[in-house]
Amino acid sequence: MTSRDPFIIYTLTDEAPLLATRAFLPIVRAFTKPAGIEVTTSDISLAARILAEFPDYLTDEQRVPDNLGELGRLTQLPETNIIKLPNISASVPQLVAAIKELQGQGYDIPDLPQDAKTDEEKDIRDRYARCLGSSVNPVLREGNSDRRAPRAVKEYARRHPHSMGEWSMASRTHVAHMRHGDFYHGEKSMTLDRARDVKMDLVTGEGKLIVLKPKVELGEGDVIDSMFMSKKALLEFYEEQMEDARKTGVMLSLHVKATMMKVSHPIVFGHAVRIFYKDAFEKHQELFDELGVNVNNGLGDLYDKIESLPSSQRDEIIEDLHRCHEHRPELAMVDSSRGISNFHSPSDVIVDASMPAMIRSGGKMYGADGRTKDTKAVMPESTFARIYQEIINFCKTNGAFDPTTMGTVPNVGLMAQKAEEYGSHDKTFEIPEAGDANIVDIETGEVLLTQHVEAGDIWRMCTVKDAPIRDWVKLAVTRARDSGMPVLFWLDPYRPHENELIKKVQQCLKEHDTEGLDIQIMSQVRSMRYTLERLIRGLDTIAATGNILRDYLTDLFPILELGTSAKMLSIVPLMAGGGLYETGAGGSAPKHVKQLVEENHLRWDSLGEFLALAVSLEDMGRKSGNTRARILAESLDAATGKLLENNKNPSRKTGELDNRGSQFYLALYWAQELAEQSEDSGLREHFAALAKKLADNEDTIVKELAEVQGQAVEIGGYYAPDLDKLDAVMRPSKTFNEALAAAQE
Ligand SMILES: NC(=O)C1=CN([C@@H]2O[C@H](COP(=O)(O)OP(=O)(O)OC[C@H]3O[C@@H](n4cnc5c(N)ncnc54)[C@H](OP(=O)(O)O)[C@@H]3O)[C@@H](O)[C@H]2O)C=CC1
Ligand SMILES: O=C(O)CCC(=O)C(=O)O
Ligand SMILES: [Mg+2]
Repeated sequence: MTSRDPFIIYTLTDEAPLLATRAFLPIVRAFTKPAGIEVTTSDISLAARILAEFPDYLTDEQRVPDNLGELGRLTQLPETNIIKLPNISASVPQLVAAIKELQGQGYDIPDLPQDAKTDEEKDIRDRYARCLGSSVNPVLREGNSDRRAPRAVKEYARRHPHSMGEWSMASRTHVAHMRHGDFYHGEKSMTLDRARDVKMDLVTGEGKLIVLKPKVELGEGDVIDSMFMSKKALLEFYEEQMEDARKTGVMLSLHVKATMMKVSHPIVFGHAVRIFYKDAFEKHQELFDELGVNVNNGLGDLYDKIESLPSSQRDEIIEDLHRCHEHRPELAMVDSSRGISNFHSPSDVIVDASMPAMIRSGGKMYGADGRTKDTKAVMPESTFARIYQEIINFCKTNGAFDPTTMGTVPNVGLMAQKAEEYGSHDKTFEIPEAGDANIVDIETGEVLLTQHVEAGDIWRMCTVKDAPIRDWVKLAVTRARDSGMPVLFWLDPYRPHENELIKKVQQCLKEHDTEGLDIQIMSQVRSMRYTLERLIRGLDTIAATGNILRDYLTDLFPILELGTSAKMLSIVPLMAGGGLYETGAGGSAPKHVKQLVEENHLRWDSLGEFLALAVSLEDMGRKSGNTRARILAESLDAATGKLLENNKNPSRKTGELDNRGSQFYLALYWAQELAEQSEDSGLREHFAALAKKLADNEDTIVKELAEVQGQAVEIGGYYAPDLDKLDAVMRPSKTFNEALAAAQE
């Protein structure tokens, strides 16, 4: 590998990011080729990951390699440079839809087994489980997270503020979380004195031993946690909150992260649906069991399964479901025009994006009548829910934040090597029988942590290794030094896990030069308050957080500051020395694909991708000594600044400049910057020609890009689109395409 030219691996993912990348890659290559930098691609879309699991079901031509596995291996090499676009973290309904689409395209892959019984079915189920939920990021994120709004982006937001809803002191919006019986309350944690192999087992009330996880290898200094969510406490909590919302006449919404917390949160979600529709479930339980209804996959699953029933029976069930609404509160809607509620699919409302969107719009969500309303935001797990109540209180008192004056909150997040909840999926269990849940040293038989659990409780073990914690503290110190901003570690001494982290952070800080730096540790609620007090005064504060708060805060603050987390710079300095450059912090925006297919307008903003590419090139320049990579990085940064200054971002409205037009302007400005630099005459001459061609043809190209809009287009699939069709749609300007092709000759 060392003998070849430096190269960047560009991921191909799903939905809007994939569409945008198909247009952007030819631009990237036109710029990197003259600098001797190769750009390769790696398809890690949900469809490709599914196909990679089933080579034995496919023909030779249909087989695809295990790209994700290969990328995972590459993260361990110091020269690795990956650009990672957001990908679908699939819920079961999304997985089923992707399987169906692939089968329709002639791939003979099996259905997802409903209730796997035979060995073959279990094997199929396990293969699909590897494609489910957040299964890409934990593999690639072999480093901690550094997310921030670059200065140019922040200045743009100050000059062109996005809309913010009004907050009233009379707002009834609030967060409801459990006060006992959740993961937070019974948590136990310890730091390992030495390397140990442990197992997770359950000793039932009758003395039966059930081994749930035969082996977890742990190293010296690793932190482990044991925690459980009581089913009984959860059901009581839901009942209470639903009743409270009904009595007090406030709308109810549920916020979980069933995609990232792919084992525990679908269960938590399913209980909410069953409690809300309790009467209907009691009446039809037997039939639902027969049909294999599983509302952990949303109410949509129930509607799908009853489809096959005779219409009279189906109508009776639907009527019974509707009747439940009479003594339940109004539900927040995902799509009020189509009657799709918060309970329809567990991947529709994802807490990291849904809570900030609600806070940005003055604490309101949509009701069934299409009007926005205050809401009781139910977020069962209290561990992190309290930070949202704190910001809601702050907004009620101080009004909405003002993007033109507010400061910024960058994040340094602990996530490397499957830190904390990221690595808990294979260590999370729905308890079959009451008993003691133990984490046991395999060699000595010593019970390290133990908890009493009941049937239906969700028990999980999280781990975080010592090396990532050290790397995280180092990153926080480096960022404090580079930015001059204070750093706040959001750690709660009352939470056993975080108390263990506090000890480590304090120890690690002693190993760094922190002279003149402002570094503090505060509980999450206090951290939020402290940060907000500064934010409103235009002051900046770095949040150093664990994995879940990394996820939550890197949507929350960017959405308030910039309108979207898509405009964030998101870097993962890999612990082995390489770099993973992500784009923004937000998702893959399914709505954007719909608009493209219906109206041929893509409102997705690729700004995060432009920013990621610049740091990827900068890093390559630094590590490989390739001056041209550095020049490309600097000119790309300048071009991105100009793009913002000239307001050439995609518009939401069909007919106006969209993603493709914005990319054209980036190419024009980038070529102009290169044509103006004096460091490398070869690059200057090369790009002067492209800059001239693009500038001379600006009107024609913009016209060609606008002309195609307004009509439906066909891309041959949602999860596995036809790439030729996609390229044709995403690259409609003949003049632009020719100019890029000529630049590579
Ligand atoms: N790193 C990763 O791989 C991540 C993947 N995901 C996955 O993405 C999917 C959806 O997630 P979620 O974030 O909740 O929802 P969305 O992707 O729908 O994002 C929420 C809203 O943010 C706005 N937005 C996000 N990105 C952009 C962009 N680049 N340009 C313009 N606007 C943008 C859009 O607002 P508007 O509609 O107003 O235009 C969008 O509707 C899920 O499958 C989830 O698993 C989520 C987070 C990270
Ligand atoms: O891994 C995922 O599912 C989503 C991650 C995410 O939302 C983020 O990193 O911000
Ligand atoms: Mg997120």
